[in-house]
Amino acid sequence: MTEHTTTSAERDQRDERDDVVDRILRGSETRAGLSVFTPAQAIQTEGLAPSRRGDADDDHDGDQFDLEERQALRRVAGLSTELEDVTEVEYRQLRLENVVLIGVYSQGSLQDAENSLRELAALAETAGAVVLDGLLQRRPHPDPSTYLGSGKAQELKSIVAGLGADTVIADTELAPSQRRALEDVVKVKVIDRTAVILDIFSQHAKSREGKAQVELAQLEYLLPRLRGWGESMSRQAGGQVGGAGAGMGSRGPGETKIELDRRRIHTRMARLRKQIKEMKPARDAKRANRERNAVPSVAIAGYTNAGKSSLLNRLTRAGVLVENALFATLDATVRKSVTDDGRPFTYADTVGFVRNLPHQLVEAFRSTLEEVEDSDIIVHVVDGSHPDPAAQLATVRDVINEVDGRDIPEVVVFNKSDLIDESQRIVLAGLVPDAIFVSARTGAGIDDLRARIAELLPRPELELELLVPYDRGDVVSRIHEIGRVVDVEYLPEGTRVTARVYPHDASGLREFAG
Ligand SMILES: Nc1nc2c(ncn2[C@@H]2O[C@H](COP(=O)(O)OP(=O)(O)OP(=O)(O)O)[C@@H](O)[C@H]2O)c(=O)[nH]1
Ligand SMILES: [Mg+2]
Repeated sequence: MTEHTTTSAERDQRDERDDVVDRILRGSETRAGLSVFTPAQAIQTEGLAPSRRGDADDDHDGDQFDLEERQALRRVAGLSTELEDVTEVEYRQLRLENVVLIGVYSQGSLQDAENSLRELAALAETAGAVVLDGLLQRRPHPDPSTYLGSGKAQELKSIVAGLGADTVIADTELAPSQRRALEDVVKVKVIDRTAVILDIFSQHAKSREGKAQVELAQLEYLLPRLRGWGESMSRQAGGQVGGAGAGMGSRGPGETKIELDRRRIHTRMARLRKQIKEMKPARDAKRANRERNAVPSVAIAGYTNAGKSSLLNRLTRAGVLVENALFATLDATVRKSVTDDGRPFTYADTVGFVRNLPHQLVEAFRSTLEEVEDSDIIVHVVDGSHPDPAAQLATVRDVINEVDGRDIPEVVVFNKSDLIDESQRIVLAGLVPDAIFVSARTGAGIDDLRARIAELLPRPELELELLVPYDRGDVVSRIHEIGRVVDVEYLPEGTRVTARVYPHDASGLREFAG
């Protein structure tokens, strides 16, 4: 499209192609999603590197502010990412967005706000961004028009310009008007925590249902923000949102275009809802199957990045994706296992929990938690090295109660014990006295955990003596699968099997009673 005389039809076509709505509607195939970030990059294994600019050499707050003022807008140390060498710098500049995080906290909630901002930093890095700085303002409530107060918004503007950031991320969900107003002040793209989580979810969802749920959530989020997207895209000289040229044809989209987009989104959402409804029977059938076999199940639940998948790997030596990224696991994984005394059961890995889960995503999230609802035991994994394990515990327990998991026996596991010292251990043990300390990394405590699980699992209680003809090898292997074989004897007329099984499995074996 090099000619100047582009026909309006051609321009419309191009608009269609570069349009954010289109990209999301196509999202399930391309994973473009909201694409606030480029695809996730390697996350630093050491977590967040120390701040390049600590509080001490912070020259932005300078002499012009009194102490009170300085504390009102404070930097959160340890948030920025240290770039390791020149090649890495170039690589990142090419592919990543540079972000500044902002949050608002009220009197007395500073610690909580800092932890929340740290989590936002981890989320942003998981989505593929580089976190340059984090700022918190103390005020009773976020400003209704610009989130930060107007003076602080101006300061943010100069910080963003000074650091060369191209995106600001707010730690709470912004109203569409707040986002626009703040963008007008700071002159770079402003997004919120919800957009980041949606982006990560869209990069990671694997199953058809998971993808459909995430796309639905994205569209729901996008709908009231339509106009804003057009504006911010046309303002971006580099066209970072939509790729090269996105701003040209789409500047100030007319009312008709927005109406059109809205209608297309509504149509698509209706289709997705229908699809999701249709997928439910398949999921229920799968679950019913499991229930019929009635192999007891252990759900591994917990906060995101607590080490659930690593623990599952350790417990079963299964190859489950482990990543130092939030939400590495978005679809439930089920693995078979067996207790030391031969009782079969399954482990289910689950999606990580996170605070302030966008309400659009609660449904998507819950559909993966049915594993938890149906389980016989919940292994609740907590990152013992996290700054606020009590908050993680509470968030996870709240949701478990909501999805009807409250009567299921819970084993609290403090993971990453290789990273905690004796005094931390004492604090954690005070929090949950019968918790088990493990390290999925070193294997410490894993045997204790296995023993506790074996103890809590229901025991097959009926002992059967069966005589299975030699041409029914399938029955013998089924007995091994559903129960515990006590004795096997090979007789001329067939295999004599003595086994303990669950009562509801006994009826299917009656014809072999010997
Ligand atoms: N030091 C240490 N690191 C661990 C341990 N267990 C897990 N990790 C690390 O913690 C990070 C997260 O582990 P995952 O197993 O992916 O965590 P998860 O809970 O499944 O996370 P999501 O699926 O993203 O919710 C990875 O970098 C692991 O290597 C441990 O016992 N010690
Ligand atoms: Mg995982």
